[in-house]
Amino acid sequence: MGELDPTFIQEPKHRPKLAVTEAHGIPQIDLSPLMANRNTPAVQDLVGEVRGACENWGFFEVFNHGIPLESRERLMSAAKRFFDQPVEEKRKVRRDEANPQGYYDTEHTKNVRDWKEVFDVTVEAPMKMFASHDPADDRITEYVNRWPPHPPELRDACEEYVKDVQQLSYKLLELISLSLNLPPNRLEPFFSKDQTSFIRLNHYPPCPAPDLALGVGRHKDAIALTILAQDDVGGLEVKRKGDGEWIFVKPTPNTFIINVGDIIQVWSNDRYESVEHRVMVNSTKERFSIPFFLSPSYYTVVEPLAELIDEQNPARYTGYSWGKFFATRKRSNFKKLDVENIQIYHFKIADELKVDDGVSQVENLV
Ligand SMILES: O=C(O)CCC(=O)C(=O)O
Ligand SMILES: [Fe+2]
Repeated sequence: MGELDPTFIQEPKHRPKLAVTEAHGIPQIDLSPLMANRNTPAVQDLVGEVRGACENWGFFEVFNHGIPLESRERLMSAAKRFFDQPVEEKRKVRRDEANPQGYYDTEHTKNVRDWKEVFDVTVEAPMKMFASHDPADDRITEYVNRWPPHPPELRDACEEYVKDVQQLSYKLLELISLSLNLPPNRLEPFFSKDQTSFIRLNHYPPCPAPDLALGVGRHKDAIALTILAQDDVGGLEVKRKGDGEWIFVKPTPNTFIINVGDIIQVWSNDRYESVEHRVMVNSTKERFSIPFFLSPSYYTVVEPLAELIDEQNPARYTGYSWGKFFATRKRSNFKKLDVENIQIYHFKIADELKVDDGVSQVENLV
């Protein structure tokens, strides 16, 4: 990506400390009890671990997750072959406002450019979405995946991986439902038809000034749940609840990083929180990561689940349309808007607004 032009430079208070804090990282959770009968004490312990991780961190790492290592490695190497091409080739599958799937290298988070390039692929193909952010406009559009001619295996590798990661997402939804004392299949129907989930291939090239720029600026994921595969380079940092310290997520081979997104925060009525994270870059090594962003249908109205609210715990959010939220965020990827981007705290019920001052809000969808 060459020189560091000023659009990449973070304000001093948001610059990374290159000496990283690794102590007591995010919880590591063994999913092997899920392979057996669901009613065993081991599964109950697992549900307890997931509850603790969601409450205390909003992030955790899973192993014995059931996804074949080959599936992930095949996609990582196809991604590398794709990004290795000259930029003119990659721009032939560039995303645009009408169909934001494909290649993109000018994403901004909070108006500062990210030191990365991405390639987005939807799970449903084509994927249905509202055509506009305007609440009065109910036209639907279809997003179509853009497949480059090179590398030829990219499409197959993406499609295979998506199948695997979707299965894992359903297991995680089950655990999260149980951890909120809900029936195991309570959340699945939001995703069983017309889900808007997608995977993103992220490439972070070596950066001449890793002390000034970030691969992705601080943000929270707007979707329900993220399942992230990262390579062995490292760079992801999570903002620790309580003291706000940035904690480095040390890469562990063949594990996935899971984080709660804004939608689970709202469904859980703030029992679980979508936590800020960011990505550091480095001057010598390129880095690859592949998040899967689990997202419901465009017609889902996101609101606190009825079972989790009562007189002592009134709903903290009014419902919002996921499709309109998504369309509004996508629009800001292409136009610099003067107004602040849409955020879940905009749907907070009145007296909560005093608590959340919106300081840690973001620009991008995820
Ligand atoms: O690359 C990573 O480790 C995380 C990327 C991320 O947070 C995102 O794409 O939303
Ligand atoms: Fe993220």
